[in-house]
Amino acid sequence: MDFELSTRQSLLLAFFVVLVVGYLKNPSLPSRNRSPPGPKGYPFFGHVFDIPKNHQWLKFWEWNKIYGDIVYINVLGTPNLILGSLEAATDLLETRGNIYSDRPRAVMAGELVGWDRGLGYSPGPPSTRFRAFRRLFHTFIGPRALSSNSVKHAQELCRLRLLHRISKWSRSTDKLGSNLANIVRECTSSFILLLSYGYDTERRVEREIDEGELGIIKDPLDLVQIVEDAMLGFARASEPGAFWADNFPCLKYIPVWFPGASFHRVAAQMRTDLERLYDVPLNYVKQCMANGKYTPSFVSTYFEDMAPGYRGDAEVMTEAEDEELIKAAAASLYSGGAETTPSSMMSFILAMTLYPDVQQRAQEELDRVIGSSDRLPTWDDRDRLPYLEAIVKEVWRWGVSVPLGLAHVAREDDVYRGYTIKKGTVVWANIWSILHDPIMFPEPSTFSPDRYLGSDDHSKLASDAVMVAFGFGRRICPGLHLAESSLFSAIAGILTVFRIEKARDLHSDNFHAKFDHGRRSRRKYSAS
Ligand code: HEM
Repeated sequence: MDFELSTRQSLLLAFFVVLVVGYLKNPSLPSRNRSPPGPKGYPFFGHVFDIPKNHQWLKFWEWNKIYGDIVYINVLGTPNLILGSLEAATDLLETRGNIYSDRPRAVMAGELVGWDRGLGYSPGPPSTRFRAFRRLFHTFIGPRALSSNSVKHAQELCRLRLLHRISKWSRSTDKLGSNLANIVRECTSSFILLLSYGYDTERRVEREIDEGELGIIKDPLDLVQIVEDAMLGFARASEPGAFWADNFPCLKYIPVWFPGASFHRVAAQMRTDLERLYDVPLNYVKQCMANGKYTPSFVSTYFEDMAPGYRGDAEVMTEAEDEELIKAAAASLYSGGAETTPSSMMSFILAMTLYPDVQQRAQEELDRVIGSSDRLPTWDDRDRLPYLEAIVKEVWRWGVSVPLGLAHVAREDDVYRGYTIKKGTVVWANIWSILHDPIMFPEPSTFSPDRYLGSDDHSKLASDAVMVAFGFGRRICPGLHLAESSLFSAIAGILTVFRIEKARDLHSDNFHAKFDHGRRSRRKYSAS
């Protein structure tokens, strides 16, 4: 037999060998342009009509169950990935954090309203501004800062006011749940205002008219309202799909008089609200500092110790840049904390009405630790309150307050599990579905703090996994420690003073939470 090959045959064989060797070295090669699986979409519009207006994470979860833990969808031509497992989210957003640490373009909330001046919409590292923001957050609300007396004092004051207002609410006849939610929101705003600017929304003064009598000046600058207005704009402008300009950025350039350009007027009003949030409290601190009478806060500390010339890196900043940075950092505290912490508090209250046995165990633990003393337990007691700490974890999981996190975006092309992820792909971690994974969290819809308390490996894994509630990698929530200590101390205070029960509303068939003062009723906890 003659085995001699022609030149053409030899070339073909060589090409085939190169392909096989190449594949063995890098199995993703032949699938270079293969996208992850996903539902079939419409031409041009993609899946835009399949995404519901509310509870998008439930639809994404359904897709994850059908197509796997990485699902590809297309929203008006922009590729989107939905990550439905801890493994996929960690691999992409943490391990490959250098590729996935930017945010997608946000035309309405970011560019037209101006929230891109803050941290949430800023590009990720190596941006100097991003690093300066993260460093500021670490300095002011990192784990060390939280043990400072000024933060502890602000937290304690706001907790006592919260307890006082809940107590008043529970004695009133109008017990609408929405009013309770408002109380919780206002107390959170007041706390952030006190920390950021040293501005007390309920300042005690000697009233001039009634000599010597103690009076309270309530929010003279109307800052709570200023925060509320700006945050309303933030929530509306960042709602996915609410404004076409987000999907078609060129719309940003059409003039305001053009038919259909009313979003420009909406954006202008939101921008005015945002500027008031930036300027009014900052001017207040500057004026108080000039008079030499002020409560130490992030802004005053920044001006005293760090500005002028706070260095993001080696770069010296001008006075105007300094001011802009601290204004934007303080405003980012609201955009991050104003909705999330109250939502966790409300989830906790709901859980206590539904799971009285959990509440009773927590109260027994609290009674053992504080005994007959009049003090309220604090964050410093947490080592002796493991059940309470487990309740906090379970609140993060059961009542997920940011179910889809904040979107990340791919800065460059990437290949993962043989799939191509194109530069510009928007990546969503479905935090809700990760925290409802029945293998990691058996019976996921049950509120069960016990799942973290075993001495086995699984309980430890569950304890770690729950922290995905705060996001991933270099964009992980910088308010995590503040949120943890605030929720812990609020829960400890509420459970020390009240018993929460389910009660039927007098005027409807609805249920509401009832706060019973029976516990420790003879004790007095006062705010000063
Ligand atoms: C229940 C409490 C909270 C939860 C569950 C929560 C959750 C999150 C999540 C999921 C992200 C997105 C992370 C990512 O992109 O991967 C985030 C970002 C952020 N959070 Fe929180 N957060 C909470 C409280 C707070 C508080 C109290 C503050 C500030 C006072 C805060 C400030 C921020 C900021 C500024 C960002 C943007 C970070 C960046 O883009 O680099 N958060 N948070």
